[in-house]
Amino acid sequence: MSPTVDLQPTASRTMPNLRSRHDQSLWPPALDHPDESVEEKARRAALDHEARLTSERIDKDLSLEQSKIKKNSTVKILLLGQSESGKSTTLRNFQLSLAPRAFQADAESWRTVIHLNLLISVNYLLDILKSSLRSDSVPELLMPYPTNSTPSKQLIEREKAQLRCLDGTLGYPSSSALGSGRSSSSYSTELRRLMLSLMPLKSIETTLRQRLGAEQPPQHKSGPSSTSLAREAITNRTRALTPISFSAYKPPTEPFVRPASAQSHSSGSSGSIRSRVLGLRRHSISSSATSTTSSIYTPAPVDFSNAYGICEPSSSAMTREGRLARRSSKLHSLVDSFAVKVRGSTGWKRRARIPDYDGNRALPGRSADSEHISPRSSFDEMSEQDKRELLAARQIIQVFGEDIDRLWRHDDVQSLLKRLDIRLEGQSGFFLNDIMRVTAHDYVPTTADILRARLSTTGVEEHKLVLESGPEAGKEWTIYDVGGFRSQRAAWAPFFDSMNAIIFLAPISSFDEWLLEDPSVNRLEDTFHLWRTICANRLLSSVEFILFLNKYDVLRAKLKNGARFSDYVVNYNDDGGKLNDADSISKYMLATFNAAHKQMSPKPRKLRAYLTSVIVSLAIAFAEEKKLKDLLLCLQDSRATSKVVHHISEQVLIGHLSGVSVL
Ligand SMILES: Nc1nc2c(ncn2[C@@H]2O[C@H](COP(=O)(O)OP(=O)(O)OP(=O)(O)O)[C@@H](O)[C@H]2O)c(=O)[nH]1
Ligand SMILES: [Mg+2]
Repeated sequence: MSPTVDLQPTASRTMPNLRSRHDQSLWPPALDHPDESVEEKARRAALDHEARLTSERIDKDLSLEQSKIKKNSTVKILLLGQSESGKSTTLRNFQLSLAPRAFQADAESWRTVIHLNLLISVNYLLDILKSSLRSDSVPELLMPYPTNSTPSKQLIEREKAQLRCLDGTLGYPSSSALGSGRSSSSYSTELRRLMLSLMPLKSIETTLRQRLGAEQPPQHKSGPSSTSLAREAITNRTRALTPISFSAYKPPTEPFVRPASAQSHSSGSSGSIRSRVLGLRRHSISSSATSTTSSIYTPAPVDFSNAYGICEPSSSAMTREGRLARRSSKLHSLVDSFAVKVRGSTGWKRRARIPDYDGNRALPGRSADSEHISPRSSFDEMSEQDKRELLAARQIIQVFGEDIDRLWRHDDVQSLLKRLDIRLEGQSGFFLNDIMRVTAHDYVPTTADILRARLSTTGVEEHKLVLESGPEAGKEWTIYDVGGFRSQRAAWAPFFDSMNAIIFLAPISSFDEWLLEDPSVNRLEDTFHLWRTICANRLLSSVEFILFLNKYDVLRAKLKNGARFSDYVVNYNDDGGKLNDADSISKYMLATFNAAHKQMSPKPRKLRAYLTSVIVSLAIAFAEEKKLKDLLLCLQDSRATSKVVHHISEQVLIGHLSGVSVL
């Protein structure tokens, strides 16, 4: 029996004509058919031809179908993590890598954010200085403008000139609330002049917040002013420095984070903080983490925002409990003053840019590219009044640049901050060391500036990226960036469906920081529980998981400044052979997060982990744990982040395409 070509569709086909072990017939079939008649040969050729045509038609249909699927399907990535973990910064890294022209086109809008970040720091400094005075009357008496209006440039100039004439003649109350500090009357004439001169910056901050559609800080809403909050922080400092004695210590059962103390106090705020650290809070978190699979944390009633840099006091007399109490009161007092909460969907980028404006030069015309990136219609939506207001604010900031710089560098300011243990350099959106550059007339934010700028995300933002190069150019990616505060986490779950990948940001430097929403909870502990909860979620069981152990640069800086990881993380014992260095700690964190992923995942799933410092464009991949040391050397490679982003993009794309049967 000679084998025949089987043209039946696969479904109706019985068995292919494979030769069985006992089949003696020839296989593969001979190409020549010597016994064939001419008619048979023609019939066979016709059949072959028809078969070829059918096969080609099927191939064509398939490829059309595939390209249709490819075109219509969009890659979806969800960024998750606690607040300040670096989600929005990672999003900016993706934009920079995949759609660089669109990223650059937004630089002009980021200038407004960076100016606002700067003003928040300056106004905070001014509040701190004012709060170190005993009198309540000084700030309001000298406030030259109502807070809800923008002073014109001429007004500011006139006011500055007047203040210069007054230089040294205005008296201040004579003593400091700190007791140990200098009296305010001993503030130099220069400092007093600067304090007066810079007061209009409060109203400029208000203007920029309005432009961005950001929430106003507490002093503009009901509630305490930032001045009174700053004063409260100073008073709290004195209170918290009182040592609290305790003796017993009970190690926690959770893998992470040593509690402040195990000794219970019968009353008082520090006692309640301690009991929550040891029991209630910890349990409510861990039980929700293990038992809930489809939903995450119940929103907490309190929503605080941005942290500000506080360094640990050097005083050995101060207990951990005292430091915790102090830190919590400070954070609660001042956190809202630093917040810039903007909803991405409200079009802040459009409102934050001046039409036809590039580094303070009106553009004569736009290139085809920029026209493509930012259509003129979106520029023109800004009213003349809005343009003038934003332009005036920029000019005023520029005029004040030198004075801001002098204030920041002033010895009295630096020593006051030191006395209060406030380290603004650690604050997100810190630009005080770049004042002259960022306030310059022709300032255009650099990539590094944009990555360092701070805007707190509210709700869930959807960002569409159109790939600008590579084989997938023109393809659209959707990246979802979420607000990381506890009160916002309930909004994440509806987005768990239909994601191609989750990127989870775990800030490994947060081992000595506490949640703003609940100062009794360590931030690393919160991240770890959040990670376990996300890993356990069944909706995400088939989604590609990518872990960024982020803020490696901050971890290194903290350890260099003397922080001890094992003081906070129970299972990490540096006396028992584990070193207090960033490499060893990173390895430990990787192993811990890896183990939690394995343990909590509903079904086995691959995990890609990266050690990152997304702010400084540094990132490396944990290819293999044992190669960590070599990989760490790569940290100096500033192109590493884009490499990681590209690597992830490729992997996500491959996963996505195979998911839609294209590969
Ligand atoms: N030094 C350093 N700073 C970082 C790093 N990643 C993020 N930051 C900074 O940390 C701040 C917070 O980062 P975001 O990306 O806004 O944090 P987020 O997770 O989006 O925070 P929410 O929007 O509040 O949920 C920003 O000022 C960043 O510039 C990092 O790796 N190193
Ligand atoms: Mg964000």
